Amino acid sequence: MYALYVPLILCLLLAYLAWKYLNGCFKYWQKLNVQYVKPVPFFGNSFQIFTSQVTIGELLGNLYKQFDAAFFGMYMLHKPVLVIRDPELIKKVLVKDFHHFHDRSVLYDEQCDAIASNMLFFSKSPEWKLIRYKVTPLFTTGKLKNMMDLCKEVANDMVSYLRSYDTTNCIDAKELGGRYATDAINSCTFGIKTNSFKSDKVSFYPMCKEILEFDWKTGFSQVAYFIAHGLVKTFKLRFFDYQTSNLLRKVFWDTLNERERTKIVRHDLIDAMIGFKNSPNLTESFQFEGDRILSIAVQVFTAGFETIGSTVSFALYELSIQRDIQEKLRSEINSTFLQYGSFDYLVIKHMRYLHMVVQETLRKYPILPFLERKCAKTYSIPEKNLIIDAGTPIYIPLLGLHYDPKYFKNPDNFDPERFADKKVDKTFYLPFGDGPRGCIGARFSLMAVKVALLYILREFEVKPSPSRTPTKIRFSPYSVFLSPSTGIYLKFKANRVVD
Ligand code: HEM
Repeated sequence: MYALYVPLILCLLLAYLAWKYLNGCFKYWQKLNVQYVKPVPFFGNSFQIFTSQVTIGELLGNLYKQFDAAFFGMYMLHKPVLVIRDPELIKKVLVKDFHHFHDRSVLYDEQCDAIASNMLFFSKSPEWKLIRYKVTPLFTTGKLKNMMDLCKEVANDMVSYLRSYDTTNCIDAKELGGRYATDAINSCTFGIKTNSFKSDKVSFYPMCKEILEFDWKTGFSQVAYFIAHGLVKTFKLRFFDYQTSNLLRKVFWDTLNERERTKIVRHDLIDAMIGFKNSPNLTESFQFEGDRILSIAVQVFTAGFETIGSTVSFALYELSIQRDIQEKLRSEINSTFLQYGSFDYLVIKHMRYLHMVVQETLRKYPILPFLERKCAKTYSIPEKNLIIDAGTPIYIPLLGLHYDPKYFKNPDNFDPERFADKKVDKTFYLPFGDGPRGCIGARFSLMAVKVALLYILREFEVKPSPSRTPTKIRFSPYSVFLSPSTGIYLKFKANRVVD
């Protein structure tokens, strides 16, 4: 009898201690007198994320609606996290008091994944500053003008592909956008033609799709890099799996070695990588070599693949449903073409309605739906009676802000007119983030998305299919990006082209 009771009592005691310990972890916000979301044992407020019910971005967006205060607390597992809602406070964190918030809280750990850790997005100061300084010149206005010609070539391939398609069938706009993004990013930044609209046998796209599509396993690891650092370190989780890392290594080193061998200079990302390779160390402790160089290329490639492709597909989806908006945009495209005879960089820049459509697409679908920073040194906000401890992760819920009726009336409606005459307030409209750590590819992405849309809409009318187009887009729970969970099937009917 005694032998039976002892293990039982020990188990109960352990469970009680674990419960006591975990509840103790959840006292942080209460002690600071900050409103917070009621946590559950072990998971804090991240149960829905770990059970793949919602993405981090959606969870933060839902919680945003439950509060009215400038900020609130929550727990990712047992880690206290501060979520900020107030536009003025957001401005302080991202821009004005950047020196307190220069790093993201996402994990940097070369032992677990050297490629991911050294990507600009993950990198920490002081290396971040040096890498950013070197990568920024790749996206100057002069370079963007040349890149636009390359995007136009890819858009031409895309339109030929659509022309050759049986228009009674539907096409997956997500797939179309993915192919366009693959070719545009590879051509503009690495100088390689990846022919995604030609036969899949000669194209790079199926490989990219396979390696960058998220399943529960990669999704779990990637989410853990944001909110469960302990799990990543304990189980040595990789952000990119071995197969992906090896493939990326092969493609980029082959391209770089070939460029060094031929001595061709294109002033693109590959040239910048060669520069890194041959330049002295960035800092005494940080040598730029091996995977650290590769990370720069991988960052640009992975950032561009998902974001540009999805934005094109979300825009086509909304335009297919809102036919009057599609017509208005087509009429701007046709009249601009009649006036200028072609679409060059400055012409596109002045296409007001096209810009409004893309802005509205990124409001409804901010591809990276949350921003995050880490408080580097204790930060005091006396007027809000708050002291943020060093090390606290700070989250900014873009889905909450972009769907707040206080800032955007009838937020579920797709309405480009809301961007008609006023300058956009960047304190609550933040699809590319803001401040020194804002998106480095913003201008390039806007240009690439616009080129794709205008080439498609000039030649094709885009319609939903009653049986195949989703009535509401759902997002993959395995991705930190807003990525459609199913295909977005649309019909592309040839138009009469104005010439
Ligand atoms: C529609 C397309 C895109 C969207 C919506 C987007 C959005 C974002 C957002 C929200 C951030 C975080 C900003 C912050 O924390 O303040 C970011 C960071 C970043 N993006 Fe993009 N992005 C897009 C395309 C691209 C492209 C094409 C590239 C590469 C050429 C790129 C490269 C980066 C990099 C390197 C960072 C990290 C910057 C740093 O930490 O210094 N993005 N992006």
